[in-house]
Amino acid sequence: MSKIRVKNIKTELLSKQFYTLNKVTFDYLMKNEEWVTQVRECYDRGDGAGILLYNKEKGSIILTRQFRMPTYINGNSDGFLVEICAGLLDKDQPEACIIRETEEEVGYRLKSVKKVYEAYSSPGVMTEKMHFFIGEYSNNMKVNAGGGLESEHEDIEVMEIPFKEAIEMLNSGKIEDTRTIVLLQYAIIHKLL
Ligand SMILES: Nc1nc2c(ncn2[C@@H]2O[C@H](COP(=O)(O)OP(=O)(O)O[C@H]3O[C@H](CO)[C@@H](O)[C@H](O)[C@@H]3O)[C@@H](O)[C@H]2O)c(=O)[nH]1
Ligand SMILES: [Mg+2]
Repeated sequence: MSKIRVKNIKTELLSKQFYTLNKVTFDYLMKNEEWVTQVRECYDRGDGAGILLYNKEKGSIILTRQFRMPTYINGNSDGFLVEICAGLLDKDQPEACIIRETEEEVGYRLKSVKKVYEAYSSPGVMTEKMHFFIGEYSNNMKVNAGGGLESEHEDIEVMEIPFKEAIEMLNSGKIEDTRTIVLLQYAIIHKLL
């Protein structure tokens, strides 16, 4: 284990509305052995899970398309983003979360999933660790139309598309969500389809 280079951590709550924003002040030991005081704002939404759903026989995958306000205010012309099925853990274990999200968002009840990566989403600013999964779906696992929770005004379009088309979208820059890029590249590297 490497040497601990941080001490005197103080946390000040800046905002606690839907999620939590803290201002964290701490002493940090620079590589030149000098202690300095640093401040970092840290946004805490808990951890998340996402999944690439694929069907080998059909050569297809399932993605979602939904409006994302933060992208709309940062250059995404209509605000819609193509993404893997994903959600926040909400106190669930990652595997239970992604099975629940898959049923809510795209309407398939999975029996099993495979964890492939764990990674921090945006390590300079967010606490969130993302749990990445892959999972095989088939027509007989379909239990509802998907679309997300009406109670939360989720409005998710389910996209079942050929894997080839997804790769074309990836290569032409039409997929702009990092998590989705990560799992599509996993599928290519591991020749999943
Ligand atoms: N009222 C309110 N609702 C919010 C707010 N922020 C999010 N929500 C609602 O909270 C729900 C969260 O849905 P999930 O499916 O659990 O999460 P997600 O938004 O899809 O998040 C996934 O993608 C994120 C990246 O885009 C990931 O950061 C996250 O870990 C997860 O994978 C959605 O209904 C969303 O509309 C807010 O500030 N106010
Ligand atoms: Mg979601």
